[in-house]
Amino acid sequence: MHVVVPFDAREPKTRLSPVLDPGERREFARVMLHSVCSTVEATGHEPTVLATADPDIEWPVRVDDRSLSDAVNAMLAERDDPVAVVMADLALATPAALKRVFAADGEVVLVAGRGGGTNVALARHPDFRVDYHGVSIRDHRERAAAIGVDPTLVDSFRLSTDVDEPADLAEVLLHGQGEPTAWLRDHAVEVAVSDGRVTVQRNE
Ligand SMILES: Nc1nc2c(ncn2[C@@H]2O[C@H](COP(=O)(O)OP(=O)(O)OP(=O)(O)O)[C@@H](O)[C@H]2O)c(=O)[nH]1
Ligand SMILES: C[C@H](OP(=O)(O)O)C(=O)O
Repeated sequence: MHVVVPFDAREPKTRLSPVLDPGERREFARVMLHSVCSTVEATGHEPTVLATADPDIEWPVRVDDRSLSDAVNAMLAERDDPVAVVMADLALATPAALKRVFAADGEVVLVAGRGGGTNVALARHPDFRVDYHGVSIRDHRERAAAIGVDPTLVDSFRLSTDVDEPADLAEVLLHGQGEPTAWLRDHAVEVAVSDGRVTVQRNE
């Protein structure tokens, strides 16, 4: 199996702008990328970073500046082995959680992201193609059905929590133990409650 971690370093994590400035967002995105790649490696697979520009990281990199879906689909089209696409913003991912996905039966295995996204997609069927953004989990279920596959949905809090919005940072602070959680603590990002909802604030 080939494990791909898409990464766009150009202007990452814009939705975190209420909490992190552009330089911090770039740094934090890279910390999450490093954490996800280490986690993939701990499952026994070497990740390939599919990046819009070379992120200068210790794992193999494939540079492709096309759209996310086009870049992933090019990879799916050229490989004969199963391909797992693991997003680079899964700050709570653990080897055990990923192993459960990689071991799940089915020609298409999906982990939904909060808000309609697809955080992990494992394609064992040669005709499966991705269509990210929008309600991609629904689109991926429909695409699987269109090629005659009943997709396997893996339910995982750790893998469904992608870091898009400030409230997601609270989940990383509450439930994480890795590099992204340490980075947030070092940068004085703290759990807070606003209008009865858990979110974060800067304590500086
Ligand atoms: N290779 C590649 N990866 C991408 C691209 N766009 C997003 N990604 C990666 O796909 C994953 C999900 O990205 P998003 O959360 O949708 O976007 P983001 O740019 O990280 O964040 P926002 O600016 O807040 O939308 C992350 O791992 C991104 O680094 C792209 O055009 N090419
Ligand atoms: C790439 C996109 O990520 P989101 O913006 O939903 O986190 C998706 O999963 O379709």
